Amino acid sequence: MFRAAFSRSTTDTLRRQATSSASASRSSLRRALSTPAGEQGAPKPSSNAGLWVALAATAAGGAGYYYATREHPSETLAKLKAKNKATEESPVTASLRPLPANSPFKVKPTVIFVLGGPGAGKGTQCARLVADYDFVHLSAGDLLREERNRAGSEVGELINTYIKEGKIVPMEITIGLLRDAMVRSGKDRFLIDGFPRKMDQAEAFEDTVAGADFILYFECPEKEMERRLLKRGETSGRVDDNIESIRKRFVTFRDTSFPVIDKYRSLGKVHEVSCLDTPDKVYSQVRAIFDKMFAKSA
Ligand SMILES: Nc1ncnc2c1ncn2[C@@H]1O[C@H](COP(=O)(O)OP(=O)(O)OP(=O)(O)O)[C@@H](O)[C@H]1O
Ligand SMILES: O=c1ccn([C@@H]2O[C@H](COP(=O)(O)O)[C@@H](O)[C@H]2O)c(=O)[nH]1
Repeated sequence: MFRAAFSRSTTDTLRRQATSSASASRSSLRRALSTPAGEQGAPKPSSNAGLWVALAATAAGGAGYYYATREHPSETLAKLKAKNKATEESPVTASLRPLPANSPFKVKPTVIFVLGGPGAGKGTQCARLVADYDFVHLSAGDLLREERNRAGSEVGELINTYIKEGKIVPMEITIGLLRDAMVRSGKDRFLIDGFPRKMDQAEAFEDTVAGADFILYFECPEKEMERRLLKRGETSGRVDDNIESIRKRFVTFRDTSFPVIDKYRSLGKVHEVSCLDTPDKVYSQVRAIFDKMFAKSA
């Protein structure tokens, strides 16, 4: 199973990676990842709460407890409904599932990973979801571009090189940016767009921030994604919306990112939507999924 395959402590991995880095700003990201949430302006989780979560998880049998709670969201919803008459107005936050002890959240936030190949239409669909449901949309790519453009960023050049080459930026940078943005938002329902792109990122995020409730996967043939990206490249100004970078991004997606979707699929956590239609028609598939799980905010 997912977690069993990744039993090492990701926090330790993050710390090791950050420690071995000569970059000062990587060190500051390391500090950000290990700084207690309260010091980052986040709702400070009571250390007792973290302790109780950890103890509960241990007492309930560690991995067994985890597996028991890693269920399809509709099962979770059914249980919640039966237990306390929750309706679709209640998000499918898996309050049954433990938060990592060092999570910046007191209560598990709703986290949906929005995945799909480059140019599949993730951002387009997320914008619509934000308008209709009460979610914060965080695109990992946007956050990386923002950091790249930030005056004084010491990882700006590094990020730009990775993006141009279609490669995956070291995860301590991306997770640090995501975690900070989640905390800063002050909200608890997130669409995490374009992340995780690698298995170890998925593990690290779930171990240091929060578990994913489900994965919304946009399936699109490469030919169509290439067409969309080249068209977007006419006006986007993105350094990677050119044929050379696009092909490299496809290779990274096929070889490194797709296995993440497969892994979550094997856990029954993937909702797949075909992107080969107009944005409106794609969105009606997406809404069918969200309407089952979340109430409309309006
Ligand atoms: N269903 C669709 N049909 C045609 N064009 C679309 C569709 N959805 C999105 N597009 C267009 O395709 C381009 C890529 O869409 P979008 O930026 O949403 O993709 P993305 O998956 O977020 O891309 P990236 O992986 O690069 O972040 C945009 O120009 C968008 O307007
Ligand atoms: O988690 C992530 C997300 C993105 N990247 C890098 O950014 C580019 C562009 O991402 P988009 O999702 O298309 O905006 C991507 O090709 C990667 O180089 C990343 O490293 N990690």
